[in-house]
This record gives sequence, structure tokens and C-alpha cells, in this order.
Amino acid sequence: MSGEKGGHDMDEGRERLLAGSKKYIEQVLGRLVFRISANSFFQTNPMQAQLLYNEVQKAAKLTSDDTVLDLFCGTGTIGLSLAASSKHVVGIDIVASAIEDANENAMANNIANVTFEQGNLDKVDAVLKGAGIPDANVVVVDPPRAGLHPGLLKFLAQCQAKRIVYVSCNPVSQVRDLELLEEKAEGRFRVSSIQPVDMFPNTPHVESVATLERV
Ligand SMILES: C[S@@+](CC[C@H](N)C(=O)[O-])C[C@H]1O[C@@H](n2cnc3c(N)ncnc32)[C@H](O)[C@@H]1O
Repeated sequence: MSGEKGGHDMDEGRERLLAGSKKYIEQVLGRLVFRISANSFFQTNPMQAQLLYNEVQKAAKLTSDDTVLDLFCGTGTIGLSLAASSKHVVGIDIVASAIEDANENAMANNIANVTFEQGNLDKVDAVLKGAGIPDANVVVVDPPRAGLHPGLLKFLAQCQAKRIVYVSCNPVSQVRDLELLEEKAEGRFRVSSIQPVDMFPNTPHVESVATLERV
């Protein structure tokens, strides 16, 4: 299982089922069940993951009219947890098997108001400005440790969303990106809260959920 952030570098061609009949495992989080393939990212601490997604839900402050962009969606965990409180969720991730898992997870949980698409968010113009991606009221990003590509930072700074929720496992790249985002947004977005979550107990690492509000 990929515990590494940004597992897209793994060679999917080398995956081999050694025992059993399924090429994936299942994890229950709250009321949702998630199928996870070997090359798909999934939070390593499911108990705290539930708490993390509750914090994302609180930060997103969704209404039933909101369209949500779930960027770096993995197997769809965040988007699927937000679907019941929103009009529609669009999730994007670079790993094809994670997108397959996300679509299966939507069906398995009877969630219809979600769309998951494969795309490289380092090439944001091609992915997000293409046909079929609606304007979002709320954007959630949960990037790998390196943080956000400059093109994506620019896109976020200029987007029309009322709120951006930035989930990160690396406070250093997160703070750098929040500062850059505020700077590029020229006063249109301000960080309103940062909530740490102890996802990796007994280690120096921490997950955190930052919220930027449109001013
Ligand atoms: C920290 S994980 C978040 C996954 C998911 N939000 C969750 O909580 O399970 C980061 C995700 O970013 C994806 N990713 C890495 N680089 C990417 C890129 N350039 N474009 C799109 N997705 C990327 C990885 O495949 C991984 O699923």
C-alpha cells in the first residue's frame, strides 16, 4: 500500500497479486467504505483520518448549492465525505488506479453527485480549464509533501471560489504556499484558520487543515 505521498512514481506494471482474489483492500471510515488499490494513496492512520476529514468538513462550511473541487483526491475520501453536504464534487488525481478506486467508492457508497477524473495538476491549465470542470465555490487541496505547483497556486489565487481548504502533511511547504497564495491573490484571499491534526502520533510530523476565505 502506498503510504508515500505522491505515489504516482511507482511502477504500476510491477503489481502482482500473491494471494486472495482481490487486488485491493477495503477500509471503513465513518459511514463510508473505501476500496484501496496498491498504488492508491490512503491515509496511514484511519482513526485520525476520520478526525481529519471532520475538520475538512468544518472548514469547508458547505451549503447544498456548493460545487466542490477536490484536488489530489486519491481514492476520493475527502470528496465522498463532502458529497452529502454539497451539490456536486469533482475530484482530480494523477494516479489512474486511484481514480478507478474513487469511482468504485462512489458507487459502493451510493453517491451520485461526484465525478472523478485523472489529471496532472502540475499542468493546471490543461486539466482545470478544460471542458467539463465546473467553476467551484469551494476548493480543497491535499497535495504531496512538496506542496503546490506554481501554476496551481496562480490558478487558486485567481479562482472565484469563496473558500479554499488546504490539507497538508508538511507545515513547511504549506506555510510557504499560504504566503504565496495570499501574495498572488492581492488581498482577495486571507488565511482564517489553521487546525493541526495529530495524524502521526509519537513522531515530529503533523497534518494540518488551513482555510483561506475570500475577503
Ligand atoms: C496526500 S495524498 C491525498 C489523497 C487524498 N486526498 C486522501 O486524503 O486520501 C496526495 C495525492 O496527490 C496525488 N498527486 C501527486 N502529484 C499529483 C499531480 N501532479 N497531479 C495530481 N495528483 C497528484 C497522489 O496520487 C495522491 O493521491
